[in-house]
Amino acid sequence: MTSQHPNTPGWDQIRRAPKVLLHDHLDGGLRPGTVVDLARASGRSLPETDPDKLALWFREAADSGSLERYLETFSHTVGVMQTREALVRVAAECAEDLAEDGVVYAEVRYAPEQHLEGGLTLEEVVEAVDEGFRQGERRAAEAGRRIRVGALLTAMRHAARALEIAELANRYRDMGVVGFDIAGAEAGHPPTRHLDAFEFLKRENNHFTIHAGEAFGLPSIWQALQWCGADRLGHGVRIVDDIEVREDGSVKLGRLASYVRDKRVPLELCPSSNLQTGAADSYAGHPVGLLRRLHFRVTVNTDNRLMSGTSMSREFAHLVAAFGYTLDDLQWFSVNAMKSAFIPFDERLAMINDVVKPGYAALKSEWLFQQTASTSGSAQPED
Ligand SMILES: O=c1[nH]cnc2c1ncn2[C@H]1C[C@H](O)[C@@H](CO)O1
Ligand SMILES: [Zn+2]
Repeated sequence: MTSQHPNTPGWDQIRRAPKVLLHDHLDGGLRPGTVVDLARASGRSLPETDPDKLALWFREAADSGSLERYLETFSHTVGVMQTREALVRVAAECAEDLAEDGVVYAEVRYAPEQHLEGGLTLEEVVEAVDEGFRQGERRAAEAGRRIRVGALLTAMRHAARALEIAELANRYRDMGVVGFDIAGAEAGHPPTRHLDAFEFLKRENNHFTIHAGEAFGLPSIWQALQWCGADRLGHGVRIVDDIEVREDGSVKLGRLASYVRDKRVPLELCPSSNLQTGAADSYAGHPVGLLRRLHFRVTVNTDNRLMSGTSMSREFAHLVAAFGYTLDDLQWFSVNAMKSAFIPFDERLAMINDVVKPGYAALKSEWLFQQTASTSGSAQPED
């Protein structure tokens, strides 16, 4: 812990704080025990069959320093998500796990084209995942936790199905799908390869984000924004390459970084994932600190909870430890994320005013009450 601020939230407060998640992969967030169960049922082999050992295997295998090697681990999760039952289960558990972690709104993405090996159609995949999310929301509500989960349909950037997936996202727009994305290895696969998909979505007044500025730098961000018209940047962390921090502490933004900040382009930052793929080398050195200080539209995300052994609370706890963030900072990230969500404006506003702000206000007044009731100060976050 580097923070000395008296209002540093503890682990329990971070867990209870209402959190908003815009960048989380369905096939990157399975429970290790579920991977084991589903692999057994479908006769697939895994590197480990004990759930704890498998969880560790994913974390270590994804810890390679290269996005390409990180992505290889997904063959084991995508491999067990090839039936309707498996997709419903994984999606339901995803919604439950996020709710249990205090996430109140999430946009969870997956690539329908990767779930056809068992004979499902693209539509059946989308409908199964949607049913799972709704089941998970209901089970969370029964346990007293409120969450809303929307889907983002991802097209794989090395493949050639982006237009088809964009059309699918548009067809299921009022049925649980809130937008579109492209993912996969970034170097050598520029987003402009999929211009037809983005142009289609723009003509339909639909929303999309693009994985850009993670393994590859400014040209990828520039293309995603200025050629493709992305509403948000998946990661976008390399925008710091266009920011000069001088020795006296003053800062100069290049044209692209200025554009991103001026236009309030949301950055879906994923600190732990960046450490694993080599896009950053420590939490304290992660560009989130600078970008938050410069008032970019920063959001904090998990990317792949299984591969990173993480959760929204854990990402927040790392940032609290590294930068001394307070509940006000965590509220700022959460409101930023809610503002940047792909659901309609009035629904975003209602979430901010009825759920996010009151949740933080309650935590802050609790903290004030504790300060007057005791002199012991606040707890430190776990991990
Ligand atoms: O961080 C990422 N960058 C690029 N692609 C990613 C990342 N995390 C997951 N993916 C890929 C692997 C998944 O199979 C796919 C759809 O969720 O998206
Ligand atoms: Zn991602």
